[in-house]
Amino acid sequence: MPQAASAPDPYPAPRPATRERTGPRHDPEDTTGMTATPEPAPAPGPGPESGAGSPAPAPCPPESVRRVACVGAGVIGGGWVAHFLARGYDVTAWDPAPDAEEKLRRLVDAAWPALRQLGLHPSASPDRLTVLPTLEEAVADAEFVQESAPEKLELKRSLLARIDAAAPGGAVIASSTSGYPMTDMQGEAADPGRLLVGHPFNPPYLIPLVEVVGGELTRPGAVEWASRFYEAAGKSVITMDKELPGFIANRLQEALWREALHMVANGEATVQEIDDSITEGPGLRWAFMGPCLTFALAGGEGGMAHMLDHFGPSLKSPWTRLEAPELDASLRDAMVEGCDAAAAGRSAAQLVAERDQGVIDVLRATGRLPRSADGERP
Ligand SMILES: NC(=O)C1=CN([C@@H]2O[C@H](COP(=O)(O)OP(=O)(O)OC[C@H]3O[C@@H](n4cnc5c(N)ncnc54)[C@H](O)[C@@H]3O)[C@@H](O)[C@H]2O)C=CC1
Ligand SMILES: C[N+](C)(C)CC(=O)CC(=O)[O-]
Repeated sequence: MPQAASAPDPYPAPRPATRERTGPRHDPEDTTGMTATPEPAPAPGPGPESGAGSPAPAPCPPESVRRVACVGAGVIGGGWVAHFLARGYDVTAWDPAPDAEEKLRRLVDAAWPALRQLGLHPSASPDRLTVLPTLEEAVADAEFVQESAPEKLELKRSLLARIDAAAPGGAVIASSTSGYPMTDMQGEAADPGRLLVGHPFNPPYLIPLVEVVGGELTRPGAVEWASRFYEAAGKSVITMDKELPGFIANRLQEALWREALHMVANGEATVQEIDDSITEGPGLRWAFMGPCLTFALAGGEGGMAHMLDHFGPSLKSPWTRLEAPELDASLRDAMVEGCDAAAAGRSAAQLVAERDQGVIDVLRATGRLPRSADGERP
């Protein structure tokens, strides 16, 4: 990742990124991962110059963060709020929708039973959430900001510049974007060096993965800082050193999704068949073993080498159509009707509860639940 022009880097020296599946590391003595209250951040000292030429304070250590701001509080912003609250952070939020606070608190309440099963931080409470009337108030004291506004490039560009103008100089600012490279979003900010992507998975309070990647103007230390922060906040982090639209997981998901849409558009498979083909098939393996290693086993004792020699030539057969199908009204209706049929009368709230319990069951079955405060698995 190229470093920002000549701006010095006020962030800690990089250390190798790790995959973290346990609780927060607020307290080094904490063997459970859930017992410590986040330490107050040290007052930011004078720092090196920011991209704009004004002094940029150094951020607090990522493990010391206690105040997080969430901008945009829909499906994903709300999910982030629930996650950070469950981890004992103080969370401020802003969303311009008139009913945003009511919806957000409803989302947090609906998520809380699942979060309790995962094991709450001793300081965790929905009461640590403050919804503020302006963006500027929401980010004013933040040590980290997570932006989760609608996926519109121009909106993100100006919103990130606004957040950058209002947030304390040491705060790192992450976007939840599903696919835009940060290079395309950071240009209007006065200090683009602290802007990066932190791409979550729905719901962010249950799915561990966050993909972290900076843009051309992002300071490498900010990427390293964010990776450490997410790990301390209990996430499993993949830190990418190259920008790639859609990052890693969405490129994979979109390939599958594109084929699903082709099959529905051509009347080749129903929505139900497509979903069953994954949940009753490869999806069971993918929860604990990725597609590459899974396919290596398809080669028997010959492993991936035999698998490629055996099945490789078939990759040239027209299995993949590459181009996305036209998302016209009839395909849209077929997908919507198929999903309604698959839901079989279950409401969105019922499906969310089912999904949350399913993810917890998978995490439990594969030994990936964080430890609770008493050190026992919940
Ligand atoms: N829905 C998903 O499964 C995932 C979405 N994402 C990303 O998360 C971001 C948010 O997506 P969702 O939560 O799904 O959308 P959403 O539509 O559920 O929520 C967006 C929220 O942003 C608010 N908003 C509108 N204008 C705004 C502005 N100018 N500033 C701040 N907030 C504003 C809306 O009132 C709404 O509450 C997008 O960038 C999306 O690509 C990432 C991973 C998964
Ligand atoms: C549908 N989506 C592209 C917004 C999904 C994601 O970005 C990640 C997820 O939760 O699967």
